[in-house]
Amino acid sequence: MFETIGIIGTGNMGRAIAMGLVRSGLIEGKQLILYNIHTEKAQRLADETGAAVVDSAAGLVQQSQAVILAVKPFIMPGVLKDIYQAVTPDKVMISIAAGLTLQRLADAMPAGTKIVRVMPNTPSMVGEGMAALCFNEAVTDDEKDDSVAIFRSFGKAEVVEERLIDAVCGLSGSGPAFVYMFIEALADAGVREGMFRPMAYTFAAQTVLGAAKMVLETGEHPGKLKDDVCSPGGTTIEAVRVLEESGFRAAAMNAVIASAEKNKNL
Ligand SMILES: NC(=O)C1=CN([C@@H]2O[C@H](COP(=O)(O)OP(=O)(O)OC[C@H]3O[C@@H](n4cnc5c(N)ncnc54)[C@H](O)[C@@H]3O)[C@@H](O)[C@H]2O)C=CC1
Ligand SMILES: O=C(O)[C@@H]1CCC=N1
Repeated sequence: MFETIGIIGTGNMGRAIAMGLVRSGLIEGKQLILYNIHTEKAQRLADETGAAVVDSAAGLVQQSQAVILAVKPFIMPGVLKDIYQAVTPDKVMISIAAGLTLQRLADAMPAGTKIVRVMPNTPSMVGEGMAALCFNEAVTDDEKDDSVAIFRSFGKAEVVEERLIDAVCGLSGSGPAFVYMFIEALADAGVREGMFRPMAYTFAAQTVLGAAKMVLETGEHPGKLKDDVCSPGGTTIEAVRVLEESGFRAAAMNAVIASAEKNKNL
């Protein structure tokens, strides 16, 4: 495993990765280095993880074997400019920015830089992330394994062809937001039917968790699992009719496609 991992940008995703990495035990807090333009944000995360904080992005790169670039896509050009001199051929540069292709990243870094492009998601924070990775030609097999291991330490991670990163962005990158909306809507209905809020969120979230586990652990087709819930002439099939009439499946598909399309054109 990389001996030192630096994270530039400690917002939602940088934080999720730092917490996930240290909680999993893959690396110790002292192997982690953080930089944020707002030092107090990095410091708060360092207090939680045992990481070190540095006061410049270039300084972070100098001290790190692998660097996770976790700033917003529009901030990335400025950061890449600041760290250009510090990026040497031995470092592995891991970008999680939406929309930034391996080619665009390579154009902003010295020739021959090892680059990894990843699309992770925020449930990494609780050890249930889903990430996809792709690499440029400079990354060695060992470095690929270490990069995958980072993202597997707090969830599932797969190596994909770069062309699939847009689909991954739509499905698992943005997907948690759709699922939270679904949970909120389920809970609102529970409240409408008389439940108290905390109870409604627990019932909604545990239902989503349980259904997801059924898909992953039984290996059954989701349609078969849905059929198993629908008793003939029963309550669920009545509700399924309502969802179909409301265009539920098309709405879910269109949401994933809209995010994927945006990722192609960021
Ligand atoms: N939020 C999500 O669910 C996902 C985000 N991503 C990608 O992760 C990246 C980060 O997204 P978020 O964590 O959501 O954003 P965020 O805004 O929560 O975090 C970015 C952090 O970078 C800091 N920052 C701003 N300028 C900086 C600079 N020049 N140097 C160092 N730090 C700086 C900000 O203070 C902030 O704490 C983006 O490129 C996004 O496309 C990828 C997958 C999922
Ligand atoms: O909304 C975004 O642009 C980022 C990428 C995937 C999830 N959040």
